[in-house]
Amino acid sequence: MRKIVIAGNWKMYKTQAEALEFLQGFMSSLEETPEEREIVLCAPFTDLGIISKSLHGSRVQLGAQNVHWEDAGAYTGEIAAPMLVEIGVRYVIIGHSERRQYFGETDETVNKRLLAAQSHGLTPILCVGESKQQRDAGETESLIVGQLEKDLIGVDQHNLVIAYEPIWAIGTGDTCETKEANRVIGLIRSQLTNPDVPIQYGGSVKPENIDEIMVQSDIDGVLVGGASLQPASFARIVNYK
Ligand SMILES: O=C(CO)COP(=O)(O)O
Repeated sequence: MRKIVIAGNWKMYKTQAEALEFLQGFMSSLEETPEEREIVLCAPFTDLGIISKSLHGSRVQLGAQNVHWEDAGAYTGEIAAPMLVEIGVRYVIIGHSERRQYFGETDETVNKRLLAAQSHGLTPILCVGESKQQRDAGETESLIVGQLEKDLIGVDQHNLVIAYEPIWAIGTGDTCETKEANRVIGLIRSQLTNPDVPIQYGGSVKPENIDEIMVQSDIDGVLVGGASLQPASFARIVNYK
């Protein structure tokens, strides 16, 4: 049985006060959530300490949104894996398309971050996915196979989550058709040496489409942006039917 992982990616939203307010509204909604679903909140770095204290002893896992590949050093503005581990972080998003598009992330740096995260016991959530242009040019498959090939060099597939996030579906309300998402995720699985790696779908996941997404045979969870910011909508998503 593959693990189900439902993760919220808060991106650059929520001060500490807003994060605590979210938790107040969200935690009670988990009473109904089946135990086998792993719930992860990937918060901005500045929120992680306070959320970690607040989540202590709860079933919700804490995630970060990036990590540097060195354990320490002269890298102004970066955060190292031991710093995350110390405050109770368990997951880390790596290679999100927003990092690749706006911050010069490459497959080579993604690979270095994956290896560093794993060497400290963090579980990476590796994001892959094509742009609208690449999809229209029929390059979806080759792009994704290429990303996986380069990103996963030397990576332990027994401590890994992958998220398929088509860039054109992120924050646009334009969800990838669920059967198509399932097809691409099947393709991703066919490239792996461990078929049990949980593979999520991400891109305009909402309370309105979560049930339809989660019935797909190859989709093992979701990575949720906008709809993870409100307790009620994220609660509906983690409690999908
Ligand atoms: O980028 C995403 C999650 O990492 C998806 O964002 P949205 O759910 O806002 O489309």
